[in-house]
Amino acid sequence: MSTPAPGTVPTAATAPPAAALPVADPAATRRYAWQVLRTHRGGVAAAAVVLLVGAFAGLVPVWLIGRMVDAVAADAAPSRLWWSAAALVAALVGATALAAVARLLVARTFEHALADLRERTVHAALHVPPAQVERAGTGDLVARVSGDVDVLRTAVSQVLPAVCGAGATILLTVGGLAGLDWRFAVAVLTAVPLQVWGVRAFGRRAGPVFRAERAAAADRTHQVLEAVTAADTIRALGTSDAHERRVERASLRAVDRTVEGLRVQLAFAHRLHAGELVGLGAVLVVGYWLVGAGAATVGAATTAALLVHRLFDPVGILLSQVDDLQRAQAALARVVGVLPADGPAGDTPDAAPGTTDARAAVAGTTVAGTTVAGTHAPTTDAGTIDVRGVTFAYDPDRPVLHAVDLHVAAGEVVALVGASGAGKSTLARLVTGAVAPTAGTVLVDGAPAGSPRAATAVAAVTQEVHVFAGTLADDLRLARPDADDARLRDALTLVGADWVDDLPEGLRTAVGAGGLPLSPDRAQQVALARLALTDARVVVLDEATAEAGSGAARTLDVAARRVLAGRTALVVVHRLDQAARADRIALLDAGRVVATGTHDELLAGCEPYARLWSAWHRGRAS
Ligand SMILES: Nc1ncnc2c1ncn2[C@@H]1O[C@H](COP(=O)(O)OP(=O)(O)OP(=O)(O)O)[C@@H](O)[C@H]1O
Repeated sequence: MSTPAPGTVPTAATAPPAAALPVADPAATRRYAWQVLRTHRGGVAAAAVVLLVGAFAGLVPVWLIGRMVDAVAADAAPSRLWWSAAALVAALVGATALAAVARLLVARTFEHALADLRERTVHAALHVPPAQVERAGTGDLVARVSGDVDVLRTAVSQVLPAVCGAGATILLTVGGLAGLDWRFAVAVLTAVPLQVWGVRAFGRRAGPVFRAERAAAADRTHQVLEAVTAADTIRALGTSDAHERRVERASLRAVDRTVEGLRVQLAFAHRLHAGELVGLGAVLVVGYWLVGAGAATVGAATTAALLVHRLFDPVGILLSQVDDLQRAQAALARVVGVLPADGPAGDTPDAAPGTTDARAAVAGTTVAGTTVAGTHAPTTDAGTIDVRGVTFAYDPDRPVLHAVDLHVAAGEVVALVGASGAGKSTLARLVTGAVAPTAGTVLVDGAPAGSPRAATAVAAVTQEVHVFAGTLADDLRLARPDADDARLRDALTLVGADWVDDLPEGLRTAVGAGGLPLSPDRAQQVALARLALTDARVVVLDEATAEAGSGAARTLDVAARRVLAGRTALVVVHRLDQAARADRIALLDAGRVVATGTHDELLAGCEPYARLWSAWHRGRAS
C-alpha cells in the first residue's frame, strides 16, 4: 500500500485555495492506529481467535464434499454419506455462527475506538487556533469532524470485519490446499503475481487520488458553507453569480476527483479477475494431471477446485476493500492531523492540535517572521493589552495593518475609531487571538494573544453574535457553568434584559436554532450577559451597529458600560458618541494608528478626528 509523503497533500492542483489544516504523516497515522490496537488489545485478541476458528470451520464442509465424492466413486455404504452430510450441515451452521460472532467482536471493539476518536476530534476541533481555521476555511474542519469520521465509521463497521474474516479464510484455505497436495497450493499461487501487480498499481495511485478526493470534497463543503452562511452579505453585495460559480467550480473539481477514483477502482477490479482466471485454470489442470497419474483422488481434486473457487470471494473482498482501507487511511491521517499529539488514550485537553507549530504560530511571539515561544509575563502586565509593531495581512501582498503600536493600561477603556476598512476589527481580532500577527507582538495580560493564558484573560463580543441552541440558561452557563439561576438573572439585569420575564418559560425558554428566535439587540444583550458572567480581565467589544440614538443603542451602550466597569477594554466604535465616553481614543487610518488621546484632546488637536466627529454629527442630523 502506498503511503503519502509528508507535505505532499493537498497538491496545488487539487487543494482548496486556503492553507489546509495539518494532515498527519504516515508514521504518525500508523502510530495512532497501533496505539488504538494496543488500547483495545483484549477485544482484538478475542476477535482474532474467533475469526480463525470460524475460518477453519468454514473449510470443513469443502473437505467433507471431497470425501463424499470419493465415497460415491468407491460405492461406499449410504450410512457413510449420511454421516458426512450431517457433519457438513453442522460445520456450515458452526462456521456461519462463528463468522457472525467474529464480525460482532471486531465491530464492537473498533466502535469503541471510533467513539473515542470522534470525541477527541470534536474536542480538538474546538481547540484548533481560530487563526488556523480562518486560513484553512471552516469547511476543512467540518469535513474532518463529519465526513472523515464517517469514512472511518464505515471502515470500522463494515470493511474491517470483512477484511479480517477474508484474511483468515485465505490463510487457512491455502493451508488446506497444501494439505491436500502441495502442487495444488503451487498452482493457486500462480494467481498471486497478477494480484500483487494489481494491488501495487492500485496502491501507488489510490493514496494520492483518494486524498485529493477528500480534499476536493472539503473544499466543496467550505464553498457551500460560506455561500449559505454569508447568503445575506452575498445578496447585499450582488455577488451571487460569482459565488455560484465558485461553488460550481468546487463541485466540478470534486466530481473530477471522484471519477478519477472510480477509474482507479475499475482498473484494479480487471486485474483481480485476471488473477482469478489464471489461478482456477491452473488448479483444474493440476487436478486433472494428478488424478490421471493416480497421485490424487477425484474427491481431493474436487475439494481443491471448490477451495480455489471459495478463495475468490475472500480474495475479492480483501483486495476490493483495499481502496476502502486507503480511503480510511487518508481520512485517519486528516483526523489525526488535528488531534492533540498524545495518542488515543491520553487526555490533554489543552494540548496543541496537529503540529505544535500550528499553535506555536498563534501562541508564540512573531518577530520578523520567526516564531518563538511565548514567555511568562511579569505580573505588572496583568490586565493590559500591548500591541507592538504589529503588521497584519489577510492576503500576503496587501497588509491591512502597518507597524501598529498601542498600549492599553489595566482598567482603561480605549475606543478604536476610524473610517470603514481602516482595520479596527482586524486589530480587535488580533487581540482576541482569532488571527496572528504577520510581524510584531500582541500581548494580552502579558501573554501572547491566542496562548492559553491570554485566552483565559480575554473575552469578546463580536459582530456575529451567536445564540446557542438550548435554554437561555444553558446559553448563559456556557460562560460560567457553575452559575445558579440568581446569578444568571443578575447578569441579565445588569445588561437590561428585563424581557426575560416575558419569555414563556423565563430562563428555561429554548432559544437559538429550533427555539425562540431572539432579535439582534436581544442576542447582543445575551452576549454581553455572558461576558458579565466571565472573570475576563480584558474585554474586546466589536458589536454590530445599532442605530445611534435609538432605544436599542442606548440600552446596549448602558449594558456595555456596566459590563466593562473594572475591566480593561478595547472597543471598536461604530457610533462616535461611544468613543467620547471612552478613557482614550485610538484613531486608525488605512491600517495605522495616527493619533491617540481623549475625545477632547483629539477634538482640539487632531484634524482628522475633528473631521470624523463633525461628519458623524452631520450624518446623524440628516
Ligand atoms: N477575513 C478577511 N479576509 C480578507 N480581507 C479582510 C478580512 N476581513 C477584513 N478584511 C479587509 O481588511 C481591511 C480592514 O478591515 P476591518 O474589518 O478590520 O476594518 P474596519 O475598520 O473594522 O471596518 P468596518 O468599520 O467597516 O468594520 C479591509 O480592507 C477589509 O476588506
